[in-house]
Amino acid sequence: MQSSGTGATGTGSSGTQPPASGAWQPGDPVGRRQWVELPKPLELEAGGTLPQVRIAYETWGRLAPDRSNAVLVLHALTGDSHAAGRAGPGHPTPGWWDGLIGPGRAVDTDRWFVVAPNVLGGCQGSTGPSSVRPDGGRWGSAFPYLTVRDQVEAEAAVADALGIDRWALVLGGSMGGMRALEWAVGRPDRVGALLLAACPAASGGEQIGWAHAQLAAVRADPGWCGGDYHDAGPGRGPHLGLGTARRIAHLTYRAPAELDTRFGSAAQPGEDPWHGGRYAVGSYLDHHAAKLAHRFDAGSYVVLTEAMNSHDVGRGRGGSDAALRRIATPTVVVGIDSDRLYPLPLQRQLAASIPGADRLRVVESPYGHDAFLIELDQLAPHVASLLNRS
Ligand SMILES: CC(=O)SCCNC(=O)CCNC(=O)[C@H](O)C(C)(C)COP(=O)(O)OP(=O)(O)OC[C@H]1O[C@@H](n2cnc3c(N)ncnc32)[C@H](O)[C@@H]1OP(=O)(O)O
Ligand SMILES: N[C@@H](CCO)C(=O)O
Repeated sequence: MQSSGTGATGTGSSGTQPPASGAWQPGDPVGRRQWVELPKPLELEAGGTLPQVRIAYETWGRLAPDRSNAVLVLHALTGDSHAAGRAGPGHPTPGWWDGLIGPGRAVDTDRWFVVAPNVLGGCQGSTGPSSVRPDGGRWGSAFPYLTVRDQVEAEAAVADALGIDRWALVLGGSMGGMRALEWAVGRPDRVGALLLAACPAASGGEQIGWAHAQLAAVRADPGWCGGDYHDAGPGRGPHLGLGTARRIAHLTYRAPAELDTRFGSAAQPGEDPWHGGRYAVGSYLDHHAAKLAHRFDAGSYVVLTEAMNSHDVGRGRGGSDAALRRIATPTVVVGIDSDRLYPLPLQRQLAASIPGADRLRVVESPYGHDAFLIELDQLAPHVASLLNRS
Protein backbone atom coordinates (compact mmCIF):
# COMPACT_ATOMS: atom_id res chain seq x y z
CA MET A 1 0.00 0.00 0.00
CA GLN A 2 1.19 3.48 -0.77
CA SER A 3 0.47 6.76 0.89
CA SER A 4 -2.36 8.37 -1.01
CA GLY A 5 -0.67 11.77 -0.79
CA THR A 6 -4.05 13.43 -0.69
CA GLY A 7 -2.79 16.84 0.29
CA ALA A 8 -5.72 17.31 2.65
CA THR A 9 -4.59 20.86 3.02
CA GLY A 10 -6.05 24.27 2.66
CA THR A 11 -7.61 26.76 4.94
CA GLY A 12 -9.75 24.63 7.19
CA SER A 13 -11.95 26.67 9.45
CA SER A 14 -11.18 26.64 13.14
CA GLY A 15 -13.27 27.63 16.08
CA THR A 16 -13.84 27.20 19.78
CA GLN A 17 -16.81 24.89 19.76
CA PRO A 18 -16.64 22.15 22.40
CA PRO A 19 -15.98 18.66 21.03
CA ALA A 20 -18.48 15.86 21.49
CA SER A 21 -16.55 14.41 24.45
CA GLY A 22 -17.34 17.46 26.58
CA ALA A 23 -13.74 17.55 27.84
CA TRP A 24 -13.25 21.12 26.68
CA GLN A 25 -14.05 23.91 29.11
CA PRO A 26 -14.76 27.43 27.83
CA GLY A 27 -12.46 29.98 29.37
CA ASP A 28 -9.74 27.49 30.31
CA PRO A 29 -6.86 29.90 31.04
CA VAL A 30 -4.10 27.32 30.58
CA GLY A 31 -4.81 25.26 27.48
CA ARG A 32 -7.21 26.39 24.78
CA ARG A 33 -9.00 23.55 23.01
CA GLN A 34 -10.14 24.30 19.49
CA TRP A 35 -10.84 22.33 16.37
CA VAL A 36 -10.17 22.29 12.66
CA GLU A 37 -12.53 20.93 10.03
CA LEU A 38 -10.55 19.52 7.13
CA PRO A 39 -11.42 21.41 3.97
CA LYS A 40 -12.05 18.25 1.96
CA PRO A 41 -12.55 14.51 2.52
CA LEU A 42 -9.47 12.64 3.64
CA GLU A 43 -8.34 9.98 1.20
CA LEU A 44 -7.07 7.00 3.12
CA GLU A 45 -3.99 4.89 2.54
CA ALA A 46 -6.00 1.65 2.74
CA GLY A 47 -8.52 3.02 0.27
CA GLY A 48 -11.70 5.01 0.58
CA THR A 49 -12.26 8.44 2.04
CA LEU A 50 -13.33 9.89 5.33
CA PRO A 51 -15.65 12.87 4.84
CA GLN A 52 -16.04 15.74 7.29
CA VAL A 53 -12.95 15.18 9.42
CA ARG A 54 -12.57 17.26 12.57
CA ILE A 55 -9.36 17.40 14.57
CA ALA A 56 -9.46 18.86 18.08
CA TYR A 57 -6.34 20.48 19.47
CA GLU A 58 -5.10 22.55 22.38
CA THR A 59 -2.50 25.30 22.29
CA TRP A 60 -0.23 27.01 24.80
CA GLY A 61 1.85 30.15 24.33
CA ARG A 62 1.68 32.60 21.45
CA LEU A 63 2.48 32.04 17.79
CA ALA A 64 5.24 34.44 16.70
CA PRO A 65 4.40 36.85 13.85
CA ASP A 66 6.76 34.91 11.56
CA ARG A 67 5.24 31.61 12.80
CA SER A 68 8.68 30.18 13.50
CA ASN A 69 8.17 29.11 17.13
CA ALA A 70 5.58 26.34 16.74
CA VAL A 71 6.07 22.97 18.45
CA LEU A 72 3.92 19.93 17.67
CA VAL A 73 3.31 17.52 20.56
CA LEU A 74 1.81 14.12 19.71
CA HIS A 75 0.13 11.86 22.24
CA ALA A 76 0.20 8.09 22.68
CA LEU A 77 -2.61 5.52 22.34
CA THR A 78 -4.99 6.65 25.07
CA GLY A 79 -3.75 10.20 25.43
CA ASP A 80 -5.46 13.35 24.27
CA SER A 81 -4.81 16.96 23.43
CA HIS A 82 -4.43 17.94 27.10
CA ALA A 83 -0.65 17.65 27.04
CA ALA A 84 -0.11 20.43 29.56
CA GLY A 85 -2.03 22.41 32.11
CA ARG A 86 -3.69 21.71 35.37
CA ALA A 87 -6.38 19.22 36.27
CA GLY A 88 -9.88 20.60 36.16
CA PRO A 89 -13.38 19.97 34.85
CA GLY A 90 -13.12 17.42 32.04
CA HIS A 91 -9.48 16.77 32.96
CA PRO A 92 -9.17 14.76 36.18
CA THR A 93 -5.38 14.79 35.90
CA PRO A 94 -2.89 17.46 34.81
CA GLY A 95 -1.64 17.37 31.22
CA TRP A 96 0.22 14.16 30.46
CA TRP A 97 3.47 16.07 29.73
CA ASP A 98 2.76 18.98 32.06
CA GLY A 99 6.22 18.57 33.60
CA LEU A 100 7.78 19.29 30.20
CA ILE A 101 5.51 22.02 28.84
CA GLY A 102 4.79 25.36 30.47
CA PRO A 103 6.41 28.64 31.50
CA GLY A 104 10.05 28.02 32.39
CA ARG A 105 9.87 24.32 31.47
CA ALA A 106 11.80 22.45 28.76
CA VAL A 107 9.21 23.57 26.21
CA ASP A 108 8.95 27.08 27.61
CA THR A 109 5.56 28.42 26.61
CA ASP A 110 6.78 31.97 27.20
CA ARG A 111 8.85 31.39 24.06
CA TRP A 112 7.30 28.48 22.15
CA PHE A 113 3.79 28.04 20.76
CA VAL A 114 2.70 24.47 21.49
CA VAL A 115 0.02 22.61 19.55
CA ALA A 116 -1.28 19.21 20.70
CA PRO A 117 -3.93 17.59 18.47
CA ASN A 118 -6.16 14.70 19.45
CA VAL A 119 -5.34 11.91 17.00
CA LEU A 120 -7.61 11.06 14.07
CA GLY A 121 -9.68 8.02 15.13
CA GLY A 122 -9.64 9.10 18.77
CA CYS A 123 -12.51 9.97 21.09
CA GLN A 124 -11.50 13.26 22.68
CA GLY A 125 -12.89 15.70 20.14
CA SER A 126 -11.42 14.39 16.88
CA THR A 127 -13.36 12.32 14.37
CA GLY A 128 -13.50 8.65 15.36
CA PRO A 129 -15.86 5.67 15.50
CA SER A 130 -18.06 7.36 18.12
CA SER A 131 -18.51 10.45 15.91
CA VAL A 132 -21.67 11.15 13.95
CA ARG A 133 -21.53 10.30 10.23
CA PRO A 134 -22.71 12.76 7.61
CA ASP A 135 -25.96 10.74 7.29
CA GLY A 136 -26.71 11.10 10.98
CA GLY A 137 -25.82 7.75 12.60
CA ARG A 138 -22.64 6.93 14.52
CA TRP A 139 -19.71 5.60 12.54
CA GLY A 140 -19.27 2.45 14.63
CA SER A 141 -18.23 -0.50 12.46
CA ALA A 142 -18.40 1.62 9.29
CA PHE A 143 -15.43 3.70 10.44
CA PRO A 144 -12.63 2.95 7.97
CA TYR A 145 -9.25 1.36 8.65
CA LEU A 146 -6.69 4.08 9.42
CA THR A 147 -2.92 4.07 9.19
CA VAL A 148 -0.44 6.28 11.01
CA ARG A 149 0.12 8.09 7.70
CA ASP A 150 -3.57 8.96 7.52
CA GLN A 151 -3.35 10.41 11.02
CA VAL A 152 -0.37 12.56 10.03
CA GLU A 153 -2.18 13.68 6.90
CA ALA A 154 -4.97 15.02 9.12
CA GLU A 155 -2.43 16.71 11.44
CA ALA A 156 -0.83 18.38 8.42
CA ALA A 157 -4.22 19.90 7.67
CA VAL A 158 -4.26 21.36 11.18
CA ALA A 159 -0.82 22.90 10.53
CA ASP A 160 -2.12 24.33 7.27
CA ALA A 161 -5.16 25.81 8.97
CA LEU A 162 -2.91 27.47 11.57
CA GLY A 163 -0.58 28.76 8.84
CA ILE A 164 2.37 26.79 10.22
CA ASP A 165 4.58 25.73 7.32
CA ARG A 166 7.34 24.32 9.48
CA TRP A 167 7.41 23.09 13.08
CA ALA A 168 10.45 24.11 15.11
CA LEU A 169 10.13 20.72 16.82
CA VAL A 170 7.90 17.67 16.47
CA LEU A 171 7.94 15.30 19.42
CA GLY A 172 6.05 12.35 20.77
CA GLY A 173 6.28 9.05 22.61
CA SER A 174 5.00 5.60 21.66
CA MET A 175 2.19 6.11 19.10
CA GLY A 176 3.02 9.82 19.25
CA GLY A 177 6.59 8.94 18.29
CA MET A 178 5.32 6.90 15.34
CA ARG A 179 3.47 9.95 14.06
CA ALA A 180 6.45 12.23 14.69
CA LEU A 181 8.58 9.84 12.64
CA GLU A 182 6.06 9.83 9.80
CA TRP A 183 6.07 13.64 9.86
CA ALA A 184 9.85 13.71 9.51
CA VAL A 185 10.04 11.13 6.72
CA GLY A 186 6.95 12.18 4.78
CA ARG A 187 7.31 15.95 5.23
CA PRO A 188 11.00 16.65 5.93
CA ASP A 189 10.68 20.32 4.94
CA ARG A 190 8.09 20.87 7.67
CA VAL A 191 10.07 19.48 10.63
CA GLY A 192 12.86 21.63 12.10
CA ALA A 193 13.84 19.16 14.81
CA LEU A 194 12.58 15.77 15.93
CA LEU A 195 12.34 13.93 19.22
CA LEU A 196 11.28 10.28 19.19
CA ALA A 197 10.64 8.52 22.49
CA ALA A 198 9.97 4.82 23.05
CA CYS A 199 8.86 4.03 19.52
CA PRO A 200 10.01 1.78 16.67
CA ALA A 201 10.57 2.23 12.93
CA ALA A 202 7.88 -0.38 12.36
CA SER A 203 5.55 -2.51 14.44
CA GLY A 204 6.76 -6.10 14.59
CA GLY A 205 5.46 -9.53 15.53
CA GLU A 206 5.84 -8.94 19.25
CA GLN A 207 3.81 -5.72 19.30
CA ILE A 208 1.20 -6.89 16.80
CA GLY A 209 0.83 -10.09 18.82
CA TRP A 210 0.12 -8.18 22.06
CA ALA A 211 -2.26 -5.94 20.13
CA HIS A 212 -4.07 -8.98 18.70
CA ALA A 213 -4.82 -10.29 22.18
CA GLN A 214 -6.23 -6.87 23.12
CA LEU A 215 -8.36 -6.61 20.00
CA ALA A 216 -9.70 -10.13 20.59
CA ALA A 217 -10.66 -9.18 24.15
CA VAL A 218 -12.70 -6.16 22.98
CA ARG A 219 -14.37 -8.06 20.16
CA ALA A 220 -15.25 -11.04 22.39
CA ASP A 221 -17.38 -8.81 24.61
CA PRO A 222 -21.06 -9.32 23.64
CA GLY A 223 -21.47 -5.56 24.15
CA TRP A 224 -19.16 -4.94 21.18
CA CYS A 225 -21.99 -5.79 18.75
CA GLY A 226 -19.59 -5.85 15.84
CA GLY A 227 -18.59 -2.27 16.68
CA ASP A 228 -22.14 -0.85 16.53
CA TYR A 229 -22.87 -0.33 20.22
CA HIS A 230 -22.73 3.46 20.46
CA ASP A 231 -26.48 3.94 20.52
CA ALA A 232 -27.19 0.89 22.67
CA GLY A 233 -27.72 3.04 25.76
CA PRO A 234 -25.73 4.04 28.83
CA GLY A 235 -23.43 1.35 30.22
CA ARG A 236 -24.04 -1.04 27.33
CA GLY A 237 -20.73 -0.82 25.48
CA PRO A 238 -17.94 -3.43 25.56
CA HIS A 239 -16.50 -2.08 28.80
CA LEU A 240 -15.45 -5.47 30.12
CA GLY A 241 -13.59 -6.33 26.92
CA LEU A 242 -11.90 -2.93 26.87
CA GLY A 243 -10.87 -3.44 30.49
CA THR A 244 -9.34 -6.82 29.67
CA ALA A 245 -7.47 -5.24 26.76
CA ARG A 246 -6.12 -2.56 29.10
CA ARG A 247 -4.94 -5.17 31.64
CA ILE A 248 -2.98 -6.93 28.89
CA ALA A 249 -1.64 -3.64 27.53
CA HIS A 250 -0.73 -2.24 30.93
CA LEU A 251 1.49 -5.25 31.65
CA THR A 252 3.44 -4.37 28.49
CA TYR A 253 3.68 -0.73 29.65
CA ARG A 254 5.40 -1.67 32.93
CA ALA A 255 8.49 -3.72 33.74
CA PRO A 256 8.64 -7.22 35.26
CA ALA A 257 11.07 -6.19 38.01
CA GLU A 258 8.82 -3.26 38.96
CA LEU A 259 5.77 -5.50 39.30
CA ASP A 260 7.74 -8.05 41.34
CA THR A 261 9.23 -5.45 43.65
CA ARG A 262 6.10 -3.42 44.04
CA PHE A 263 3.50 -6.17 44.35
CA GLY A 264 5.19 -9.57 44.39
CA SER A 265 2.65 -12.17 45.47
CA ALA A 266 1.03 -9.96 48.09
CA ALA A 267 -2.70 -10.16 48.49
CA GLN A 268 -4.73 -7.04 47.98
CA PRO A 269 -5.35 -5.73 51.53
CA GLY A 270 -8.58 -7.14 52.88
CA GLU A 271 -8.77 -9.84 50.19
CA ASP A 272 -7.76 -13.49 50.14
CA PRO A 273 -6.64 -14.80 46.72
CA TRP A 274 -7.21 -18.40 47.84
CA HIS A 275 -10.84 -17.67 48.62
CA GLY A 276 -12.06 -15.52 45.75
CA GLY A 277 -10.02 -12.42 46.53
CA ARG A 278 -7.33 -10.77 44.43
CA TYR A 279 -3.61 -10.35 44.46
CA ALA A 280 -2.48 -6.74 44.79
CA VAL A 281 -1.14 -6.74 41.22
CA GLY A 282 -4.54 -7.97 39.99
CA SER A 283 -6.27 -5.17 41.85
CA TYR A 284 -3.81 -2.67 40.34
CA LEU A 285 -4.60 -3.92 36.82
CA ASP A 286 -8.33 -3.90 37.58
CA HIS A 287 -7.98 -0.27 38.65
CA HIS A 288 -6.33 0.77 35.37
CA ALA A 289 -8.90 -1.29 33.42
CA ALA A 290 -11.82 0.45 35.10
CA LYS A 291 -10.30 3.90 34.63
CA LEU A 292 -9.79 3.37 30.91
CA ALA A 293 -13.21 1.81 30.35
CA HIS A 294 -14.69 4.89 32.04
CA ARG A 295 -12.87 7.44 29.89
CA PHE A 296 -12.18 5.85 26.50
CA ASP A 297 -14.26 4.57 23.58
CA ALA A 298 -13.67 0.91 22.69
CA GLY A 299 -14.15 1.63 18.98
CA SER A 300 -11.38 4.21 19.09
CA TYR A 301 -9.20 1.75 21.00
CA VAL A 302 -9.63 -0.78 18.18
CA VAL A 303 -9.06 1.74 15.36
CA LEU A 304 -5.96 3.25 17.02
CA THR A 305 -4.50 -0.15 17.92
CA GLU A 306 -4.90 -1.25 14.30
CA ALA A 307 -3.29 1.99 13.14
CA MET A 308 -0.30 1.26 15.39
CA ASN A 309 -0.13 -2.24 13.87
CA SER A 310 0.07 -0.57 10.43
CA HIS A 311 3.09 1.50 11.43
CA ASP A 312 6.00 0.89 9.07
CA VAL A 313 7.97 3.96 8.11
CA GLY A 314 9.62 2.04 5.27
CA ARG A 315 6.44 0.90 3.52
CA GLY A 316 6.59 1.99 -0.11
CA ARG A 317 9.89 3.78 0.58
CA GLY A 318 12.40 1.00 0.02
CA GLY A 319 12.38 -0.26 3.61
CA SER A 320 13.00 1.26 7.02
CA ASP A 321 16.68 2.09 6.62
CA ALA A 322 16.12 3.87 3.30
CA ALA A 323 13.24 5.86 4.80
CA LEU A 324 15.17 6.79 7.95
CA ARG A 325 18.12 7.97 5.88
CA ARG A 326 15.88 10.77 4.57
CA ILE A 327 15.85 12.44 8.01
CA ALA A 328 18.57 15.09 8.01
CA THR A 329 16.84 17.24 10.61
CA PRO A 330 18.44 17.39 14.09
CA THR A 331 16.99 14.38 15.90
CA VAL A 332 17.11 12.94 19.38
CA VAL A 333 16.06 9.32 19.85
CA VAL A 334 15.17 8.32 23.40
CA GLY A 335 14.76 4.72 24.57
CA ILE A 336 13.93 3.32 28.00
CA ASP A 337 16.16 0.62 29.44
CA SER A 338 13.22 -1.32 30.95
CA ASP A 339 10.80 -0.97 28.01
CA ARG A 340 9.60 -4.44 27.05
CA LEU A 341 7.05 -3.22 24.50
CA TYR A 342 9.52 -1.31 22.32
CA PRO A 343 12.89 -2.48 23.66
CA LEU A 344 16.10 -0.47 23.28
CA PRO A 345 17.38 -2.26 20.14
CA LEU A 346 14.46 -0.70 18.25
CA GLN A 347 15.57 2.81 19.19
CA ARG A 348 19.21 1.87 18.53
CA GLN A 349 18.15 1.13 14.95
CA LEU A 350 16.51 4.55 14.69
CA ALA A 351 19.53 6.38 16.09
CA ALA A 352 21.93 4.45 13.85
CA SER A 353 19.94 4.97 10.64
CA ILE A 354 18.79 8.59 11.00
CA PRO A 355 21.58 10.85 9.71
CA GLY A 356 20.36 13.79 11.82
CA ALA A 357 20.53 11.76 15.04
CA ASP A 358 23.50 11.40 17.31
CA ARG A 359 23.82 8.56 19.79
CA LEU A 360 20.80 6.94 21.43
CA ARG A 361 19.73 8.63 24.68
CA VAL A 362 18.76 6.04 27.29
CA VAL A 363 16.30 6.81 30.06
CA GLU A 364 17.10 4.67 33.08
CA SER A 365 13.88 3.72 34.78
CA PRO A 366 12.24 0.86 36.66
CA TYR A 367 8.86 1.76 35.12
CA GLY A 368 9.10 0.24 31.64
CA HIS A 369 7.47 1.76 28.55
CA ASP A 370 5.36 4.20 30.62
CA ALA A 371 8.61 5.91 31.69
CA PHE A 372 8.17 8.34 28.79
CA LEU A 373 5.23 9.71 30.82
CA ILE A 374 6.99 9.50 34.19
CA GLU A 375 10.73 10.22 33.92
CA LEU A 376 10.31 13.79 32.73
CA ASP A 377 13.45 15.00 34.54
CA GLN A 378 15.44 12.73 32.21
CA LEU A 379 13.52 13.74 29.07
CA ALA A 380 13.60 17.49 29.71
CA PRO A 381 17.30 18.15 28.94
CA HIS A 382 16.97 16.38 25.56
CA VAL A 383 13.93 18.43 24.62
CA ALA A 384 15.54 21.67 25.79
CA SER A 385 18.80 21.02 23.92
CA LEU A 386 16.93 20.32 20.67
CA LEU A 387 14.94 23.51 21.03
CA ASN A 388 18.07 25.51 21.74
CA ARG A 389 19.55 24.19 18.48
CA SER A 390 16.32 24.78 16.54
C1 LIG B 1 0.69 10.39 25.94
C2 LIG B 1 -0.18 9.52 26.67
O1 LIG B 1 0.05 8.37 26.69
S1 LIG B 1 -1.39 10.13 27.58
C3 LIG B 1 -2.05 8.79 28.42
C4 LIG B 1 -1.34 8.60 29.68
N1 LIG B 1 -2.23 8.22 30.67
C5 LIG B 1 -2.43 6.96 30.89
O2 LIG B 1 -1.87 6.09 30.32
C6 LIG B 1 -3.48 6.74 31.92
C7 LIG B 1 -3.15 5.54 32.75
N2 LIG B 1 -2.19 5.88 33.78
C8 LIG B 1 -1.02 5.33 33.81
O3 LIG B 1 -0.76 4.47 33.03
C9 LIG B 1 -0.08 5.81 34.86
O4 LIG B 1 -0.81 6.38 35.89
C10 LIG B 1 0.94 6.83 34.38
C11 LIG B 1 1.82 6.23 33.32
C12 LIG B 1 0.27 8.07 33.80
C13 LIG B 1 1.75 7.23 35.60
O5 LIG B 1 2.30 6.10 36.19
P1 LIG B 1 2.47 5.98 37.78
O6 LIG B 1 2.54 7.33 38.39
O7 LIG B 1 3.58 5.03 37.99
O8 LIG B 1 1.07 5.37 38.21
P2 LIG B 1 0.72 3.83 38.54
O9 LIG B 1 0.85 2.97 37.37
O10 LIG B 1 1.48 3.44 39.77
O11 LIG B 1 -0.82 3.92 38.90
C14 LIG B 1 -1.25 4.62 40.01
C15 LIG B 1 -2.71 4.26 40.27
O12 LIG B 1 -2.81 2.86 40.60
C16 LIG B 1 -3.53 2.75 41.82
N3 LIG B 1 -3.08 1.55 42.51
C17 LIG B 1 -1.83 1.26 42.94
N4 LIG B 1 -1.84 0.05 43.53
C18 LIG B 1 -3.10 -0.43 43.47
C19 LIG B 1 -3.74 -1.61 43.94
N5 LIG B 1 -3.07 -2.58 44.58
N6 LIG B 1 -5.06 -1.76 43.71
C20 LIG B 1 -5.77 -0.78 43.07
N7 LIG B 1 -5.21 0.36 42.62
C21 LIG B 1 -3.89 0.52 42.83
C22 LIG B 1 -3.20 4.03 42.58
O13 LIG B 1 -4.15 4.26 43.60
C23 LIG B 1 -3.25 5.05 41.47
O14 LIG B 1 -4.59 5.36 41.19
P3 LIG B 1 -5.00 6.76 40.49
O15 LIG B 1 -4.14 6.90 39.26
O16 LIG B 1 -6.44 6.58 40.17
O17 LIG B 1 -4.71 7.83 41.49
N1 LIG C 1 -0.01 4.66 29.01
C1 LIG C 1 0.16 5.01 27.63
C2 LIG C 1 0.98 3.94 27.03
C3 LIG C 1 0.87 3.75 25.55
O1 LIG C 1 2.04 4.19 24.97
C4 LIG C 1 -1.18 5.18 26.97
O2 LIG C 1 -2.16 4.60 27.47
O3 LIG C 1 -1.31 5.90 25.98
